[in-house]
Amino acid sequence: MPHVTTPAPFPAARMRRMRRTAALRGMVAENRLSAADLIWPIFVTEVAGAEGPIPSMPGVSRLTLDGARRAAETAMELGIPAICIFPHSDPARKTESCERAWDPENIGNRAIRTIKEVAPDLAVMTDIALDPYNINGHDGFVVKGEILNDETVAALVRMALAQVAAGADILGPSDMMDGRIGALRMALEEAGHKHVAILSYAAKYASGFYGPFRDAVGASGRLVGDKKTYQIDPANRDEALRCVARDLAEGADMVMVKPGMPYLDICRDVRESFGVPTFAYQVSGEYAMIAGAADAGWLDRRAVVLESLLAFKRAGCDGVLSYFAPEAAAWLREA
Ligand SMILES: NCC(=O)CCC(=O)O
Repeated sequence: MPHVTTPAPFPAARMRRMRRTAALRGMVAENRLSAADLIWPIFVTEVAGAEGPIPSMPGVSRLTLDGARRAAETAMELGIPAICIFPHSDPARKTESCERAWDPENIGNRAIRTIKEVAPDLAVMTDIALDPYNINGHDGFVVKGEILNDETVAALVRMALAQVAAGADILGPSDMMDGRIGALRMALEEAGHKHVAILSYAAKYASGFYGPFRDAVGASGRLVGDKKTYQIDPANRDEALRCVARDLAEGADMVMVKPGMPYLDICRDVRESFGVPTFAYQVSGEYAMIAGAADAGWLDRRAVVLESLLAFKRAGCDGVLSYFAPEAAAWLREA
């Protein structure tokens, strides 16, 4: 609980005194947002002609490798410390056995190498889940309608080692299989990759807010069923904290709450229960709500974007993955 002192009675206390000017407000601001708080998720495609705007995420585009290179340069210029790569892979090459997930030449791994060439100091984060390469759109192997846990974990380890070989700094397991953090950590140690960080998608909910992301990576029409057998039920709070505790015990360096805005209570809980580096993911549906309302003239884009990102800091997060990252960083530089 924050320490709150009871104010003196009126008129000794007038809360408005310290709100009177920008200078006074700045002096008592409890939280600040900076470019250093942001992680920028980007979509990189290997499909000729698939680059360009994503209709359900107005303002966000799928990038070619060249576009990824330019994004890395932009991130460096703006002081954004990390980029997170999401692959849009060739639909004709998706399979049940997902073997492209650990192919050193898959589009995700090529993007890591491309970014590291131009921006070696930029932290590159990856996504670990089979969905970009899985014909049925699931994060794990599907056999007779069931998502296999342990077999998937073994495949995720192979996927991760290929990402590390390509130059990844931070691994982002988003798959929600049980036991994956421990398996990844052991495999990294055994392979001599002692310094690779894991930012676990520990509290990842089965959310409707991921819709536009699935359009962006070309998974919308493919997903058979839903992800409720492995992602957390939005009704649950204690379960999310158990997942965070478990992932930390297995070797995660940082943890994530996802989605972000509807789950700020969980961000606060994680911060207060564990005091570890805590991130939130302001997901595609959150982006779409704000961008769509701003495009319609119903919200002031700049005000609402910056307010929404600051709210994550107030909730206790160390940082935020947000598609608004470059735009917000540019505004913060002007401010
Ligand atoms: N594993 C990555 C996601 O599921 C992203 C969700 C989103 O932005 O909607």
